[in-house]
Amino acid sequence: MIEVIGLTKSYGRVRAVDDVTFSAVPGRVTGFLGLNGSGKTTTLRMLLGLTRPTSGVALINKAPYRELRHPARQVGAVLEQGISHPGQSGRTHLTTQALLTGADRARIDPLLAQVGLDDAAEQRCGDYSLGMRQRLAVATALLGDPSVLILDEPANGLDPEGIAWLRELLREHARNGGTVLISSHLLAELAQLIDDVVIIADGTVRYAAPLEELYGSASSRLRIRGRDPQLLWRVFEEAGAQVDTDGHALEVTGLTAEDAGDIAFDAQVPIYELATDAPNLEQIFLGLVSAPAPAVTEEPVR
Ligand SMILES: Nc1ncnc2c1ncn2[C@@H]1O[C@H](COP(=O)(O)OP(=O)(O)OP(=O)(O)O)[C@@H](O)[C@H]1O
Repeated sequence: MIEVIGLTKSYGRVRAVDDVTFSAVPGRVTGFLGLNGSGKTTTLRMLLGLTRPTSGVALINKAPYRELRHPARQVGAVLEQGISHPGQSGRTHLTTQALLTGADRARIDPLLAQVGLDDAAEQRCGDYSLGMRQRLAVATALLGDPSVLILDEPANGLDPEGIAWLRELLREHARNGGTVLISSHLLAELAQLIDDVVIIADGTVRYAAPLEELYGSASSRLRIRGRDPQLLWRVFEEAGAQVDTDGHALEVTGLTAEDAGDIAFDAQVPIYELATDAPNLEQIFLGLVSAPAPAVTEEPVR
């Protein structure tokens, strides 16, 4: 279980994270979405005790990271690449980490197989591809068999096969009752993977809910072709819709398909095509992060 409550971090006049509150619960994969510089890494670093909050609390299994008795057994993290020494083999890296964190060394071989590095276990990490380094980082995070997994942009550097593998691994972790928090700057990249979504922009949370509610919240767009496009454009606008065109068809938002059909019928314009576009995830995401923050903080930045 991850709980972030009123978490704030200021760097001089920059409020990197501003009163952020959300939770990630066991049995579900939570996506932490935001554009570059929105405050994701700073939030995750505060969760992991690497950055001290200006105010607020970040709890893992009900305690701040620094108060966890066996941190590696409670939380595993993939924060950045290059954590391994380039001259070490993958196996040596995991052995060193097991010694440092008190993890069971018997887990190393099964873990190497689980992340698909068994054949590369004796290779120098310096010769690993970006995707292989990500796999080693995931294995390192899993060493202590933690219930909570925190991954900062783990899909970077993974090819489609690697992303499918990561999806299955994280879903399995959640199915077994684990908590997963995974960050990305691409919603589409996480769409097949996450149950809940937290969207952050300029350091503040803009949206936190199950992913399916995000789909439901998007007003879908209609694509309409009819005999008299100019007249249709006018009657749709008069009904309060926003109308645009791609050169072939009208693109109408703010009306249901039923309303649009009725309006065209009343205007006596035959319709040749009426289709509902599925909401585009990336458009929904960009719409949310580019909207102004819901509440403006007037107090001076400390
Ligand atoms: N140590 C620091 N000193 C000063 N400013 C910082 C520091 N760390 C982060 N920031 C600023 O805080 C803001 C949030 O940065 P952060 O790295 O948390 O964003 P992010 O969402 O993880 O972005 P990215 O996807 O690019 O990693 C940015 O404006 C960044 O410049």
